[in-house]
Amino acid sequence: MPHFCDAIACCPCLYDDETKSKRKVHQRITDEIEKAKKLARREIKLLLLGTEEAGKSTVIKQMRIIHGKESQDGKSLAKWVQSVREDVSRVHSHSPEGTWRNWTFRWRDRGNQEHATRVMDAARKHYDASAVPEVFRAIAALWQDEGIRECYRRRAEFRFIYLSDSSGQRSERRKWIHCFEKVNAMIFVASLSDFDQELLDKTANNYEDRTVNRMEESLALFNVVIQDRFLQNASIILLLNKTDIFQEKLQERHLADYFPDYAHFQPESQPAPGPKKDPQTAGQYVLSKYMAINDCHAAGKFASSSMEKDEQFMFAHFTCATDTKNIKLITKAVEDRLLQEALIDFNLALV
Ligand SMILES: Nc1nc2c(ncn2[C@@H]2O[C@H](COP(=O)(O)OP(=O)(O)OP(=O)(O)O)[C@@H](O)[C@H]2O)c(=O)[nH]1
Ligand SMILES: [Mg+2]
Repeated sequence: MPHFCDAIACCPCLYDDETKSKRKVHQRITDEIEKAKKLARREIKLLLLGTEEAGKSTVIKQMRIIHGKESQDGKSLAKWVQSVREDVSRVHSHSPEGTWRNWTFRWRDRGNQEHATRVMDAARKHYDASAVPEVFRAIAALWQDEGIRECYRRRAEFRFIYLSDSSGQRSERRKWIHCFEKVNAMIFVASLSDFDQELLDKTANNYEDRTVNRMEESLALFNVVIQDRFLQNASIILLLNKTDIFQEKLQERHLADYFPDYAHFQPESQPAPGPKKDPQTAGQYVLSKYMAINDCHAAGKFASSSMEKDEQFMFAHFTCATDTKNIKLITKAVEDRLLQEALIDFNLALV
């Protein structure tokens, strides 16, 4: 039973004309905002791009978990465990062989040779679920071997481990990029940990002898897609991913050995240029490389659009895609930003 005053307040027939008209306007604005929000939500099209193994699928998986699309019941977890196991088997099946071809590898425990053979055999055969526990025991034993650990630490030296078809993909990019008409935003995933890795450049003459740095490869892809006419009005969301591996690698490797101009990179707050073992400054340096590409093409975009010069085209986040909490925060920031931009398009910016 409503209170007497509430009943009066809710009864429009008791309002004077001015109040009625104000309420009408208010209601119309509220309806418009709701409509615009629904429309914006329904129509936002995202394109996810990045070079091979940058973390695109992992970002999507996390988003599915965050939005409850990925059930975490026993059956689904078993599926994930299985997928992780297959991944680990795949990675380990490369390591010992690579080591033998390129480097004098020494087992700390010679008994582990048998375990290595077991893993390699399993990798060559069709996947056999019943063999998985045994293969996993072998992998666990191998991982205890200091020789394998050293091999892992020096993994960037084994060029062929990273041999992939992605540079073949590169020559085809101009064909497939046009499939993405009218996207509102592009999420570009770039792996920070690529700075010390190479892949064979299959587009080069005598490609057997030519390698390309994987971070350069990612910058080159970014440079191509950002100029695509279908993405001219899209917001660019840059995810600088694998912060955890980046941090770990920088303890042993100097970014300037791979990107010499890092030696001169000195943000305002930094007492000296190009510091070693400093993921913050190194991360800022990588970000600056992407920003430079974006800024270079943004000038053209400003000239051909009605946008103001101070409007930002790109926003960037440092991410660890395997960390659900981190991706949850980033997803929220991205969603807020995209909604805000959609509302600006409707002249309904939130203040
Ligand atoms: N440690 C760590 N591993 C990551 C991170 N992001 C992705 N990975 C791992 O990197 C590998 C490649 O990630 P994916 O998500 O499959 O990469 P992708 O971009 O979808 O790769 P393709 O589909 O081959 O182009 C997987 O083993 C992921 O678990 C991260 O932030 N930290
Ligand atoms: Mg993928």
